[in-house]
Amino acid sequence: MSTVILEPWDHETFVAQLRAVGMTRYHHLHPFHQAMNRGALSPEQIRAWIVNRFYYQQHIPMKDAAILANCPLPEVRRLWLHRISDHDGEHEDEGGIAAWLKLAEASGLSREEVLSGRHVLPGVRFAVEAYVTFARQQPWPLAVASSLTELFSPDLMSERLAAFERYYTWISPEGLTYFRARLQQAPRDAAQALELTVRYCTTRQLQEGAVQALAFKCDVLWSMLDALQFAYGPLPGEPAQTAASTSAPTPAPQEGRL
Ligand SMILES: O=C(O)c1cc(C(=O)O)c2c(n1)C(=O)C(=O)c1cc(C(=O)O)[nH]c1-2
Repeated sequence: MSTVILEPWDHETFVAQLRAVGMTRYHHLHPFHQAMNRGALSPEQIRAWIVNRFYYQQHIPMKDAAILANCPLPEVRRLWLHRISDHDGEHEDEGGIAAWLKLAEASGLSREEVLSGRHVLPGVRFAVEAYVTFARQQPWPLAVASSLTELFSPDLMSERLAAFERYYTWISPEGLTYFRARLQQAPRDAAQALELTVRYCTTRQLQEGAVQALAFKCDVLWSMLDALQFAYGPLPGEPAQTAASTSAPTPAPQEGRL
């Protein structure tokens, strides 16, 4: 039996394959985000999203440190390194994680309850940890490719910013600093990650691996919203479950729920 070695895709085809994943699987298509952006979420649902997303934010620098740890190339590490201080800041109370905490406080959550992690849903915990594990265990160019969801985040982020300013005015504008900063950082990070993915995924196997890595990351983000929707739904416009539609008894509220 002979193994067929496929030719690598040319640059254009490879980038088109990556972009196609985002068009169909990125979390801007999730009903929870769509309800958020049309102003339909309650304060409780917004707070649940913020406190659960904080768990993701906390783990991003750990994911980036795993990429650095696995990468033997100083020129790549030099490019990637700033991602850690973007989130952790150079000093206390600076950087993305501190900004996300300010968003949480502006939404009425206490710093203590956010940092305690007690509202983090099991599905969110598993999804986020899967992302860190992926970066630890996969070849670093594939872990870099998995960050390419950020190619698609600026559009969602500007839509979200407009939605928060228009519909969720009970959150003070200073709370939105995180989103404004990401509008600058995400396009730069995505361009850098795309450049590295194209440069180092040179075989067809690595290219296909990069497309799968990006699909996996879309699943991470999607699963987080599934968990939120299940715990805090129904969303407006979604049929509420009635006693007649389910034979299961109403579950007791989960411990840690907001
Ligand atoms: O709010 C969002 O929709 C969103 C999405 C993503 C993303 O697409 O991965 C990131 C972020 N935000 C974000 O704030 C962030 O810092 C970030 C880092 C990464 C990454 O994979 O390295 N993605 C994202």
